[in-house]
Amino acid sequence: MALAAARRLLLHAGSRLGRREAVDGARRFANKRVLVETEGPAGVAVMKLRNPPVNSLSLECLTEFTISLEKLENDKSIRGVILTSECPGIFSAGLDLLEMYGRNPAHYAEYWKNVQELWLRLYTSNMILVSAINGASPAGGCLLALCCDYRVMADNPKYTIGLNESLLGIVAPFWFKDMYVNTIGHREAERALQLGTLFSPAEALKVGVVDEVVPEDQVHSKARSVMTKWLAIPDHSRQLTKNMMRKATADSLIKQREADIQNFTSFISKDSIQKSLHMYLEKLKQKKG
Ligand SMILES: CCCCC/C=C/C(=O)SCCNC(=O)CCNC(=O)[C@H](O)C(C)(C)COP(=O)(O)OP(=O)(O)OC[C@H]1O[C@@H](n2cnc3c(N)ncnc32)[C@H](O)[C@@H]1OP(=O)(O)O
Repeated sequence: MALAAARRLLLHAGSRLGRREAVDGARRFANKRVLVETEGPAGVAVMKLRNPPVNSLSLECLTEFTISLEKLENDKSIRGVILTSECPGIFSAGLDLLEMYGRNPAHYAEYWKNVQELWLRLYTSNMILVSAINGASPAGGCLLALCCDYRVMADNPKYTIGLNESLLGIVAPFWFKDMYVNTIGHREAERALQLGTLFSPAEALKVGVVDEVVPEDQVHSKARSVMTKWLAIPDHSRQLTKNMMRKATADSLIKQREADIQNFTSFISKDSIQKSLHMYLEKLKQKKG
């Protein structure tokens, strides 16, 4: 209920959290955790995640992200979105572990519903989505990138990308897996999912997790030039083709959303899984020294 109210509030431009401004002819609207600017090639918005320190996809961040996408989808002048991050060195650390640890089943269900919602909206978007991956992109971060039509990654060996869930003692759900298989093929996905592989940019390019690796200072210009190329294709034929390629994967979740929420909730509530997450969070803390 509270989230629905927040959603209504945010959808109104000019509300306390969602504001629309005119800056040097470019339009922008900003929530606390997502900034959207329409600059560069006509009809293109740049969406920047800004949920420091690591752009984890908290419930609030997911909600703001979904609402921002919804706004762009409803704006007929927008044909493409470049998805990137404002947090230095991090594209997104993925789902917020603190939303999946030490909470109650109702919270897990609410959280998962919002993860599904964002994924469905991103994956089935009619807009051209290009990700400018300017930092680490594990698990849910990789998921965001995989939803895009084209992925450009910064050539920095410190940045890694992949579905690493198994390293955390958790299991990527079937729709994460399906999208991985669609992108890199069954054999590579099977290996990478079991091992929880986090690929360097060069490895990610080789296996097909990303489409292009460029020097870090060229990620945004490359994403823009890719977008220009995609914008040259008539929208109707590109959209119908995208729908044809992605519909079966999206439908398999749509058909069983409730069951998927139940699965997630009972899985994540298990003592053994909570223990694994606890250990992983401790490891992250210890890493800091
Ligand atoms: C059925 C279940 C299916 C569920 C599917 C799950 C999908 C997911 O996305 S699970 C999340 C997987 N994510 C990760 O494994 C990433 C973990 N994080 C990292 O590896 C690193 O933090 C980093 C590479 C993203 C960034 O490293 P660095 O710049 O060195 O920053 P720190 O590690 O010091 O982190 C700062 C701060 O942020 C906290 N944090 C990191 N990741 C997350 C996260 N995903 N959720 C929540 N919080 C996270 C980290 O613990 C630090 O917190 P403090 O110690 O309180 O400062």
